Amino acid sequence: MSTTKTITKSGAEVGRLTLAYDDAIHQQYQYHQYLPVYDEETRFEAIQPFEFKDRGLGADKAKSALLSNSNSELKVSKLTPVIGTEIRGLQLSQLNDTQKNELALLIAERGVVIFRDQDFKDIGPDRQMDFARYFGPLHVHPVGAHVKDHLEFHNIYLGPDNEYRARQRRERLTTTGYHSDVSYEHQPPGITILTLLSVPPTGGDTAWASQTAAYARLSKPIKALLEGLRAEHSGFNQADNARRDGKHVRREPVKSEHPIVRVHPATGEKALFVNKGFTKRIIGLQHEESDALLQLLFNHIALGQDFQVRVKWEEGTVALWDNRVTAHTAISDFDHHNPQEGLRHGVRLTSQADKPSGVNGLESVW
Ligand SMILES: O=C(O)CCC(=O)C(=O)O
Ligand SMILES: [Fe+2]
Repeated sequence: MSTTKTITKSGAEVGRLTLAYDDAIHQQYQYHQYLPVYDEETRFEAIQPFEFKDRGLGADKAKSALLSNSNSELKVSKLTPVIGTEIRGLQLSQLNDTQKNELALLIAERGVVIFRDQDFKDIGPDRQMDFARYFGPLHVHPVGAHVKDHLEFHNIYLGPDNEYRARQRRERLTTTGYHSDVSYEHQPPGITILTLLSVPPTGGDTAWASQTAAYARLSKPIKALLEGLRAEHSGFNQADNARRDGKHVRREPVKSEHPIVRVHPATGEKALFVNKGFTKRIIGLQHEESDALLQLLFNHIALGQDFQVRVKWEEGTVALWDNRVTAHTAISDFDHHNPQEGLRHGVRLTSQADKPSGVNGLESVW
């Protein structure tokens, strides 16, 4: 059973979306206040430049406030040597500013930090937004579904209404698609916070790759070449695809040319800043050179299981990652058209960060 929703713009029908479950089931769903809403009219102007100071800058490297010895409940484990830390026994909702600063540094160092058994979803949208806004101005997704009255929540809803997933499954060999969130923005995101409210019994994991490790593995001559180059990241395809699916595009799409090797403002570490989702070409190279080099890097990122982590969601899991040093992919391995396989639903808050800086003063341009 499903509900078809008509998308209208200025009174005219511009598309239709089929929701995964009918209204009766929506009403019964525990988190129905977070279900996806597609605004039909809201228009946003271009994002203006803003000052950004990374919260991890100058934070205690030992994380003595966040990972305090006096918390007997605390369990911290590295999920792999290279990327990913899991924390139990600590509520994000209770952190003070010193702890949040240390958390920002920990996320930058470990790429992704997984908090288990959180009450985050229960503190309500406004307090979640206050928490996320501490790390940087909140991003409003140009095309995604959101939470009613809260455009800053990007809705993750792998149901039949999410047409692009269905298309991927029909038209591609795999749904794996490593990306860094909206990297086309002039000041792309730092920390993303993803909370899954409903998790299928099996499947629907998420994987992250360390772009810091991916960079470090390259040979010296390739590193030297890449450090002098910028690549174009574009939001145009995403906007075109959304229009094709009858979704509303809230803001004119943008492009940016970002350094391929990005230096993290808090750790000083270098990371590859290209991703298959949004990076289109390397500036200054011939087409074939750019295509070959990008393909090499995309394959490198996707194939490096020894610098990736795959995380299984549990009820109450919240993942926080730094888009400047990682790429990630949803793993859409369950049949989201089939309600028997479960509902996967979550909400994402995304904080914007610095204008990317490269090596030897190379900066982003647009
Ligand atoms: O659904 C997921 O596992 C990840 C989706 C995603 O790419 C995101 O939230 O940024
Ligand atoms: Fe993402």
